[in-house]
Amino acid sequence: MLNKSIMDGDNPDLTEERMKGAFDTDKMAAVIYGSEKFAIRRREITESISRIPQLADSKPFSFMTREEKISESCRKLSVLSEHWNQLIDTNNEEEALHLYREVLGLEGHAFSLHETMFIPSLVAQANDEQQEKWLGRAKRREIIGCYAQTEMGHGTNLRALETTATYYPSTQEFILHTPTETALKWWPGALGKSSNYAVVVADLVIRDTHYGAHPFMVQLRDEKTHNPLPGITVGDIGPKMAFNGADNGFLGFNQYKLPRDHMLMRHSRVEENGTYTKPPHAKIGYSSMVKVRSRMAMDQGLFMVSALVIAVRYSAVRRQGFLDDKSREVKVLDYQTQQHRLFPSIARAYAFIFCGFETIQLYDQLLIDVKNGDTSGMSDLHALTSGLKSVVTHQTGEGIEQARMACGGHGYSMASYISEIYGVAIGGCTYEGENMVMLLQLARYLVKSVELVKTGKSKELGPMMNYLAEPDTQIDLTSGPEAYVKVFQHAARRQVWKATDKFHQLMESGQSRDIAWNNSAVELTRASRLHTRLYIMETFIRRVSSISDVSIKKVLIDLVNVHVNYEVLDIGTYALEHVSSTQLDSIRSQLYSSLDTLRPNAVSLIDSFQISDMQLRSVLGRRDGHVYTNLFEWAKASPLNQTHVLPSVNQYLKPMMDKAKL
Ligand SMILES: CCCCC/C=C\C/C=C\C/C=C\C=C\C(=O)SCCNC(=O)CCNC(=O)[C@H](O)C(C)(C)COP(=O)(O)OP(=O)(O)OC[C@H]1O[C@@H](n2cnc3c(N)ncnc32)[C@H](O)[C@@H]1OP(=O)(O)O
Ligand SMILES: Cc1cc2nc3c(=O)[nH]c(=O)nc-3n(C[C@H](O)[C@H](O)[C@H](O)COP(=O)(O)OP(=O)(O)OC[C@H]3O[C@@H](n4cnc5c(N)ncnc54)[C@H](O)[C@@H]3O)c2cc1C
Repeated sequence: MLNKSIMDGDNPDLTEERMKGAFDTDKMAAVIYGSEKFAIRRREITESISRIPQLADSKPFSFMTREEKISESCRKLSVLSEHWNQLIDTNNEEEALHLYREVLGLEGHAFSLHETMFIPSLVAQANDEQQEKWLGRAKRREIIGCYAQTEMGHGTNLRALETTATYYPSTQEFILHTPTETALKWWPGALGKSSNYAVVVADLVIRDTHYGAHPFMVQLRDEKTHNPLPGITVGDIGPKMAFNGADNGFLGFNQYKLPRDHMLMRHSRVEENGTYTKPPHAKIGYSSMVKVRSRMAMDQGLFMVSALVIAVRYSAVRRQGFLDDKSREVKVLDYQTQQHRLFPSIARAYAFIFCGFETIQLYDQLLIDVKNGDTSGMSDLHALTSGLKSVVTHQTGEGIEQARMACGGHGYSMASYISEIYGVAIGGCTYEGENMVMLLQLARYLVKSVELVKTGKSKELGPMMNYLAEPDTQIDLTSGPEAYVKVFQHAARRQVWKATDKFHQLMESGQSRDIAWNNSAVELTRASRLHTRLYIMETFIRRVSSISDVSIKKVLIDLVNVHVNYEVLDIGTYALEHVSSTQLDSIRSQLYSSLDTLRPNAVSLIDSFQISDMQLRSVLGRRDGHVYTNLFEWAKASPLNQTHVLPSVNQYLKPMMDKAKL
């Protein structure tokens, strides 16, 4: 059986799709998840979870209040604590993240930031003695931590953080203090009610000198009572657009004392007498953010996939309207418009995940290099992940919203669960650096690269930048996906140079560097987007070329074809400098035929991600395709339907109608 999802009793329309798939979905899962070993582990973990009934949702998540969601995830975490070691290798981050996704879904929970930022901050920023003291406790979950950096008044501009950590050599203590209301920490995930520790980022002050943002390990709550410690004000910031299973919080300090060795001192140090040693790279303290950004292509790809699993499966069971055969309505997946809505996003999701694997590995390597004293790769990875997080979050938001619309009316119902996926995923445009700001960080790097070329120092260009020094060449669009890479290179190169020239000209005309930068900013962000999309396309093609299995490679080449045609058309205004409108017409025709080619494999392509029904929480996206019966069952479970007459009817509507009758 090529598609392993086929089961007796499934909706025959979905079974028919799965029979059509031309490749083995387990083999594809191994490609998606980087190795056969991990793909198998994922399935084993999912299978083991399904044998623990207490890990199932106690009622549909969409009907829970915020308090119920938080309580439900804490209940499950306590069940999990009895099973950690038998379910996963606790040292394997990917296994842990898979377990969290399966059991807890995406709405957040008490450990939301513990694995993703708290532990990574200790790994990257704490010295050996500090790791000895806290890392084991954190990994054993004796303590729960979060990452408290953003303040009510400042998230982007870290240099303006107001929370101070002032060192006093006389007591060998720091005093943490929140001088104003805007200095309250605001937003950190799991801070409000769950965490009893936090890595707090504060402005280090020694003898009236401000050394800027540094990380500190801070105990917030008593380990026995969980009450906030004296000098600490902490709480929940209230409901959000989504992600309401998480208690994003606020935090204030009133002259809170902290021992000297609670500053994380792997890279910068404060001696007992107050002597400060600066880090080997000024931005090394920002590494926890780079760590998360390096994961975001993968995580956002998986958010988009969840929405696509729902939309593609539903589109294969939803029948509406007619094509040739007037005796039976067609699956809406057969409409070209539906395919055009969904398939380019499937391609992007695959591309994002392949990029994600690459950037996660780059971060892991950088961590080793930095530990060995080599910080030279930091700028490259910062630039790459800044652009990537911005592009993937934006395109993921677009893809999920299209998936919702592709489900028609039922997509708007929480039964589809797509609005929740959208709400969580779209947060990625903001967290870990607001997208425009991060595009401008990449733009700094691009401008510097052009300056290298202009001054004859092309040999010093960083990875992926050589194309900026190359001349435009004739493009033969019949020569395969590489020709489309060339189109992107031309368009990105032109835009990067154009934006840089504008910036330079404005400075030459007398504008200050900052004003000239601001007046070039829109062009600069465009340059960053094109450069990043080029990287995504190249990575996708490179990964697919490396695959040896013939049937897997064939369908992935079909997917690459959808991707390159769609992407070039999507940047048509930039591409027009290098591609004629007649050529664009021919790309359009190729896109339509590549949608057609992909159609029989659509369901298998999304099944290959092997996302369980438990994780998906979607009536429309059920693996068995039995949508309608379950939609009715789901609606019947609504709290409003637990009584025939609501109290509000008796209290307001009935008296109003009765009065009107008089
Ligand atoms: C975790 C996800 C898993 C699943 C997801 C599920 C649900 C998600 C739910 C919740 C989200 C979870 C967590 C969220 C956490 C957070 O949001 S934590 C807070 C994040 N905050 C930010 O990202 C702040 C953004 N701001 C900054 O990073 C900096 O302020 C900024 C880089 C914008 C500017 O810094 P500044 O110190 O002012 O530097 P300059 O602009 O002057 O630049 C000076 C040079 O330094 C280079 N540089 C900057 N950063 C770095 C770096 N990290 N590494 C290397 N180099 C860096 C910069 O490029 C400049 O170089 P040049 O001078 O041009 O050479
Ligand atoms: C779901 C979620 C979870 C979060 N989790 C955490 C967490 O765990 N820990 C934590 O510390 N923080 C967390 N945050 C906070 C988050 O990191 C910040 O909100 C984010 O970095 C953006 O900063 P800001 O809110 O100050 O936006 P602002 O900077 O105020 O952005 C407002 C507007 O100003 C623009 N802007 C700002 N500066 C510039 C500039 N220099 N150039 C051009 N335009 C600019 C932006 O582009 C944007 O359009 C979380 C946020 C969310 C939404």
